[in-house]
Formats: sequence, structure tokens, C-alpha cells
Amino acid sequence: MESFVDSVFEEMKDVLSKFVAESKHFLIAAAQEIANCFMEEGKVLIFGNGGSAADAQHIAAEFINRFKIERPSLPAIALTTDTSVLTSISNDYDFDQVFLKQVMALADEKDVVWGISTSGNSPNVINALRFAANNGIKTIGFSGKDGGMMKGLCDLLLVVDSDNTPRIQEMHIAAGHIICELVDEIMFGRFSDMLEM
Ligand SMILES: O=C(CO)[C@@H](O)[C@H](O)[C@H](O)[C@H](O)COP(=O)(O)O
Ligand SMILES: [Zn+2]
Repeated sequence: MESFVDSVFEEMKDVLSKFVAESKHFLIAAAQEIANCFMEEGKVLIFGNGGSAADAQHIAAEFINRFKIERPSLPAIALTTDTSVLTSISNDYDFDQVFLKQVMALADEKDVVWGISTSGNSPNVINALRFAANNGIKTIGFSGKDGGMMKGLCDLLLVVDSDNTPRIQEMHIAAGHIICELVDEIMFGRFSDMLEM
């Protein structure tokens, strides 16, 4: 059993080293996009399924509450939490529309719509991103595998180089934390020269 755990750690190290080599440009660009959105009084709408729903909620909470420094609350909403909204849309229409209808109701051109899907192919994530892309709303994606259908729908797309869903998710939450810290530093700290004026 120990050798099994060792093999998981080896896989984690491999995925992390590729993430370190390949993700810096994306992380900085995504943080700038989100900081500019907040400065222009936009908001961030985040969503995904399963573990990615938890990631969406985790990231939204960092913005709404605080991350590592004291600063004002920042407007982010996880679209995964309102059981009345989720169940009524699924029951009356289709689960494929649970994020789409919320994006249609809540998003405007100042906002960032942020979808998370390890396969890049979950229909409810894709439908919401496609609506945003078709309506001039900025889109950020976290995916893995080959990026799936999220490629072409996201202005900025992170594709974690792995086929293993939990390994991909581990890089997603690392990326989320780095973006949260960069946003704080761009808006309130040492990287304020990066803000678009
Ligand atoms: O957390 C995990 C696996 O680690 C699962 O709950 C996983 O998120 C679910 O199977 C999702 O439905 C997968 O969807 P996606 O990442 O392909 O969009
Ligand atoms: Zn999981």
C-alpha cells in the first residue's frame, strides 16, 4: 500500500512540475483580468460540478470574505449553492441549463464568467461559457485533459496537463489560490502598477 501512495505522490510531483513550467502566463493574465473587472465594478461568477463546485465556492469565499490581507469584500458568486435555483432549473428544463440560466440572469459585460471542468466537456459548464462568449462577457476556464470543448470558448484557459481528474483538481485549487493572492496584490498591494487605468 505504501508503494501505491508513493506512486500518487510521484504523479502529483510530475503534474505540479508541468504546471509550474506552463501556467505562469495564464495565472498573471487571469489575475489582471479579474482585478480590472473588480475595479470597473464588475463581478465574478464561478461554477463547476462535483469537486469543481467545491472549488467554485472556495474561490468565491476568498473574494467575498478576504484572502491574506485586510481589504474590502470583492464581488464573486458561486453558481453552485442555491438549491432552489438548481433544482427548479433541472426539474423544469435540464441540468445542462443550471449555470446557463444563472449567467443569463446575472452576468453583464463588466463581469467575468469562470467555468471549471476537468474534462472541459460538462454540458452545463459549456452552455454557460458559450452564452458568455457569444454576449461579449469575459470568460476564464480551468480544465484538464485536452481542454475539451472549453477550448475556443474561454478568453483565458488553463489546461492542466493530466488525464487524472483528482490531479487536475489539485492544480485547479492551487491556481485559484495564486490568482486570489495576485488579485489582492494588484488591487491593494505591491503590484498596483499592473492595473489598467
Ligand atoms: O471530485 C471529483 C473527482 O475528484 C468528482 O466529484 C468530479 O468533480 C465529478 O465527477 C464531476 O462531475 C466531473 O466533471 P468535470 O470535471 O468533467 O466537469
Ligand atoms: Zn474529488
